[in-house]
Amino acid sequence: MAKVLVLYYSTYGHVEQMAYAVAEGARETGAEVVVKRVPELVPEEVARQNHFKLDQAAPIATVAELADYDAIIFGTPTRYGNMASQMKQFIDQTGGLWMKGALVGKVGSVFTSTASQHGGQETTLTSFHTVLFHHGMVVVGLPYSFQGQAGVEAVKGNTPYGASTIADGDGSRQPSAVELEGARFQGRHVAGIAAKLA
Ligand SMILES: Cc1cc2nc3c(=O)[nH]c(=O)nc-3n(C[C@H](O)[C@H](O)[C@H](O)COP(=O)(O)O)c2cc1C
Repeated sequence: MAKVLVLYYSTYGHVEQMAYAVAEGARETGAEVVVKRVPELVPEEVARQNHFKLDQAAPIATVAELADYDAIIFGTPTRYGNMASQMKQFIDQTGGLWMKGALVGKVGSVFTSTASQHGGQETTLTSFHTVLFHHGMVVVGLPYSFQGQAGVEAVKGNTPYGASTIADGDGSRQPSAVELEGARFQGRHVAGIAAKLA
C-alpha cells in the first residue's frame, strides 16, 4: 500500500480545498494518505488584517517526514508565476534529505491556484517540477485521460502539468466541480503510480 503525503500552502483556502480533493482521489486507490501543510510565515496580526484563512485543520509537516512517503503531492498558490514563499522556505530546508538522496525514486506531483486564468498556473507547476527533479523524484502531472481539462465551454483550471483552480482577483471564485475532479484524478493517478513503484 502506497503512503502518500499531500503537502500544501494556502492563504485563502482554494489550494486547501484542492488538497482534500487530491487526498480523496489518492485514497480511492487504497493508499494511506495524509494531508499536511507548511508553516505560515506572515505574522498572525498581518494575516488577520488581510483575511487569511487561519482555521486550517491540517497539521504542520516536518521536513524530515518527507522521507517516509512513497509519493508527495505539493499544492501551492501562485506568486508571480512561481510557488509561494512559504512553500519555498519549507523546501529550502530539504538540503539534508537531498544530501542523502532520501527522495530519489519517489513520486512527486504539483497542483496550484491562480487569481486569473492566465496568471501563471503552468509556470508555477513546471518551475516547481524543477525542484522535484533535483531531488530525483519521478514527476507526474495530470494526463489528458482526465478529459475535464479539454474543452473551452467554461472558464476552468487544470493543465497537463497538474490540477489547478482559478480564484479570481478577490478570491471569490471557489474551485469548480471539474477542477475538484481534476484534483481527485491527480491524487488517484499519483497514488496508482506510487503503488506500482513501491
Ligand atoms: C504576492 C502575490 C502574488 C500573486 N501573484 C499572482 C500571479 O502572478 N498570478 C495570479 O493569477 N495570481 C496571483 N496571486 C493571487 C493568488 O495566486 C491567489 O490569491 C491564490 O491562488 C488563491 O489561492 P489560496 O486561496 O489557496 O491562497 C498573487 C497573490 C499574492 C498575494
